[in-house]
Amino acid sequence: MGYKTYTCPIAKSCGGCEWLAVPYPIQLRRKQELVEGLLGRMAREDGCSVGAIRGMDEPVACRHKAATPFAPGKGGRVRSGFYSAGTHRIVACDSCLVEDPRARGILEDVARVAQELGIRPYQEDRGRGTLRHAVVRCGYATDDVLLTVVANGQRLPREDEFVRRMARLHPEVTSIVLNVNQRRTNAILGRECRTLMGPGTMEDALLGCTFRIGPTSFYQTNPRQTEVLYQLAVDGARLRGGMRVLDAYCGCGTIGICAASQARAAGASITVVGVEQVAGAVRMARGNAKANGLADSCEFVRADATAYMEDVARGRRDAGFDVVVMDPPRAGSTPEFLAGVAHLAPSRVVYVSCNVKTQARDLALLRQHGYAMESAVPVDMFPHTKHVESVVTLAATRA
Ligand SMILES: C[S@@+](CC[C@H](N)C(=O)[O-])C[C@H]1O[C@@H](n2cnc3c(N)ncnc32)[C@H](O)[C@@H]1O
Repeated sequence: MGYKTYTCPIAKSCGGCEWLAVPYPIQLRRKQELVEGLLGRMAREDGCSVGAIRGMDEPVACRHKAATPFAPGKGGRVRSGFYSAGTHRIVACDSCLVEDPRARGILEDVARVAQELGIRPYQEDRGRGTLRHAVVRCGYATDDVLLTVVANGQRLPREDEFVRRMARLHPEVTSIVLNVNQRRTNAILGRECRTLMGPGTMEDALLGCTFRIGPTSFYQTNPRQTEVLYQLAVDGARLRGGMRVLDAYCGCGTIGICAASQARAAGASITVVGVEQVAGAVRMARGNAKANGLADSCEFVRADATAYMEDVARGRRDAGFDVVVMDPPRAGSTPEFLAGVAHLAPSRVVYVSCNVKTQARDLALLRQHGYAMESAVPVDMFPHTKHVESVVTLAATRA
C-alpha cells in the first residue's frame, strides 16, 4: 500500500471523514494502536495478543447507506446534502467518496422532485413542513435499491406523482417507503412505515446467505468488511454439530444465520437463538432464517438482551448454550447481561463491538466471571474516521 490520500471537495465542511487527509495505512496503524491500548494488556495477561487490523484494499464506495436532511433554501428551493460538522447547516454534495455511487444522485433528485411538486421541506426550528430526510440503501451483492423518504406527516403532498417521477428518473430504485416521523427529535427515522412502491425492503447477501432488510432495521454499513467481521465471529465460535448458539443483539439475524449456514455446509447442524429488541428486525430475522432454509434451527426472540438473560437465570427460558455471540450497540452491554453469560457458562464467548472502549469495560467483567481472551482482531469498517470495530473471542477457564 502506498501513501495515497483521497480528496473530497467538501471534506472540511462536511466533517464526515475526519481522517481523509491521513494516508490509509496510517489510519490503520492508528486504529491498531487504539485497540492495542485498550485491549493489549488484558490480551497479554491471558496469553494472546491483538491481531493485525483487517483493512480494505480500496477504502472507497464502501457504505451501502446514504442519507440527507432537507431544509428550505432561497426562492422555494429544497436544499439537501450533509450537515456541516457539529451544526445543522446543510452543505450541498453531489457525490461522496465513501458511499455507494448509486445513492447520492437519488437523494438529490428527491430534493429536486419535491421542489417541482411543491412538497415543503421541514423547518427544524418551527416543526413545520413535510419533507425531513431521505435514506438510500443499496444492495452489495444485489441490485436492490431501497429509498426511504421521512415525512413529518402520514402522507406526502402529491405522493403518487412523487413516486411516479422518482421511479421514472431512477429505474434502479426497487422500493420506495414513506417513514413517518412527527417528533421534534434529531433521530432520522420514526417507527411507522408505509410502502409506496415495491416490496418495502431490500435484499442483500453476505457469506452466501440472503438477507431481507427493512427501512428501520440495523444492517452493518460496510458490507465488504461485514463479511470479514462475520467470518472472524463464526471462526471464533468453533462450531461443532449439536451446539446451541445464543446470538445476542442479533439485528436481522445475520451473524447467527451465517453461522448456522456454515455449520450446515460443513455437515454439522447447530441451533441458534437470536435476541433483539426491535420488533421489525425480529420479523426480518425470522423471514431470513426461512429464506435460507434454516427456520427449523434458528429461532428469534423479541426481548431486551438483559431481560432475556435474567429470565434464563430464573429458569423461565432454556439455558444450555455452548456459545454466546454478542454484538451490542456502542454503549456496550450491561453488568447484568454479563453476569447472565457467566450463569449460562458457555464454553466460548464471541464479542463483536463497534466501540472498543465499552468492549474493554465489558471484557474486564467477563474475565472476572471466569473467561480468558483467546484472540482480538480489529476490523476497519469505517475508513477515514476514527471508528474501529473489533472481534474478541474468549474461552471459559473453568471446566
Ligand atoms: C451493533 S447492532 C448489531 C446487529 C447485528 N448483530 C448485525 O451485525 O447486524 C446492535 C443491535 O442490538 C439491538 N439492541 C440494542 N439494544 C438492545 C437491547 N437492550 N436488547 C436487545 N437488542 C438490543 C439493536 O436494535 C441492534 O439491532
